Amino acid sequence: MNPNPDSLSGPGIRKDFSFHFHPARSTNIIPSSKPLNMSHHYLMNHQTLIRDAEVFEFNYTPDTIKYRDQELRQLAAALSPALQGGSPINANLRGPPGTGKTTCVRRIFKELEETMTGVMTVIINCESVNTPFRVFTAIFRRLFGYQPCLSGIAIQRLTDPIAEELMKRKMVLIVCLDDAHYLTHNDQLDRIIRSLARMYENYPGVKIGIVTTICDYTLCPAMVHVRSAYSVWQPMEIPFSHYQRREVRTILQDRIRMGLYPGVVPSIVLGRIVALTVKEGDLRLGIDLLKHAAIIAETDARTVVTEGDVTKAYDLACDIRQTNLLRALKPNEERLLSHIAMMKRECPAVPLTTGALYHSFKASRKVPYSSFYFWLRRLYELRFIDLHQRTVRGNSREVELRIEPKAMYEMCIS
Ligand SMILES: Nc1ncnc2c1ncn2[C@@H]1O[C@H](COP(=O)(O)OP(=O)(O)OP(=O)(O)O)[C@@H](O)[C@H]1O
Repeated sequence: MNPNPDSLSGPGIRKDFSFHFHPARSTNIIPSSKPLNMSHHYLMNHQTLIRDAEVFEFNYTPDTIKYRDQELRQLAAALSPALQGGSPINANLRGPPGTGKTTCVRRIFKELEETMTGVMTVIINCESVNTPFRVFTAIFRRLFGYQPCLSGIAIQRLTDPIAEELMKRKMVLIVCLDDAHYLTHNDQLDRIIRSLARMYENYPGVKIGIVTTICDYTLCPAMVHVRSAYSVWQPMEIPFSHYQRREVRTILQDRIRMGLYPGVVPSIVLGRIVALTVKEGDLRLGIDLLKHAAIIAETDARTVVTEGDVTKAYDLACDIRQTNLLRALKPNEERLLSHIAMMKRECPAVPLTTGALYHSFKASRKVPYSSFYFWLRRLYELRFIDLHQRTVRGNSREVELRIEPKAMYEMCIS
């Protein structure tokens, strides 16, 4: 909260500096006795439209998580045995990206830690912590407060001390594998869950709960990747769905209220941000657009965001996202993407089925269907393509590029 009452009435002027390097305020009188050091003025001395930048951070957890009451209750119920020192029920939060899965986990974990001394929670971002060894290293570090001075060792050399310490402290451990779909390659998720379960088998008093958040890709249900450990994991499934248009609007309105000064985002501009957010299906985009559009307006010395600012912010967000995602692709995945773009560019009106794509791709390079399918699924997970089931029978799907084929093709070959 900004304690300054003036700040509540409109775009804020930082009060700690009295002069503004700002075209709209060029009439400010600069005292002549002191030479002005302009280097101070770029960052510290300008008008800002942002009241609280924190609320636009991706890991910001709002006090009220709207429209997720049922999911929060389900997760709380699954983990509640930990309040009596018992083993929590495992839970799998499944749904499209940006639908609040991690936010709900953070919220319940915070409440658990604040309420109970005998519960330790750890959230592991599986996009960056993406091997079983790294996952157990992260758990070890959280528990002991320092990095294990071991590398290239059997995982059991980490799980044993973790289990012993939990027993000694009589502590329940709850691990969240956030975005666990990043661990589906080479049965990694299966191995992690098996190792956690084995801790319980080897040290019968140990109590561990596993929460996973998984992006909902109808092609790869979680149990496909947790084949051998599924019987010990058996999570409570908590589905998350896309927010409705009016829900997106309310959530973004709340962010505006907390993060920007009143009047900065007119209703019509918010409508455009909501439309783009609903189209992309990820709340993160809306939050990002609010922040960047405000910065663009601010840089342009305006106190109100325009639709043009939103378009610029959107183009920028798309460019950054695509560049980052392309960088994350492995060579074979990139080749397949470029092949799809080429086929779509050559015959834009012809629906491209997964079967036709496989035959065409296979003609240029020998590749087993399982690998092709894995790469295709990655492209789907990273949202380069959509896969639509057009017929009631059979597994064939229609492949659609989410980006204009010519632009995509050029990006791939550049
Ligand atoms: N109900 C909500 N109310 C307010 N903010 C929300 C809500 N749901 C999500 N958010 C915000 O949207 C952003 C994305 O949410 P979150 O990271 O929880 O999504 P996710 O489903 O875990 O996405 P992914 O699967 O891609 O990791 C966060 O900034 C979060 O604060």
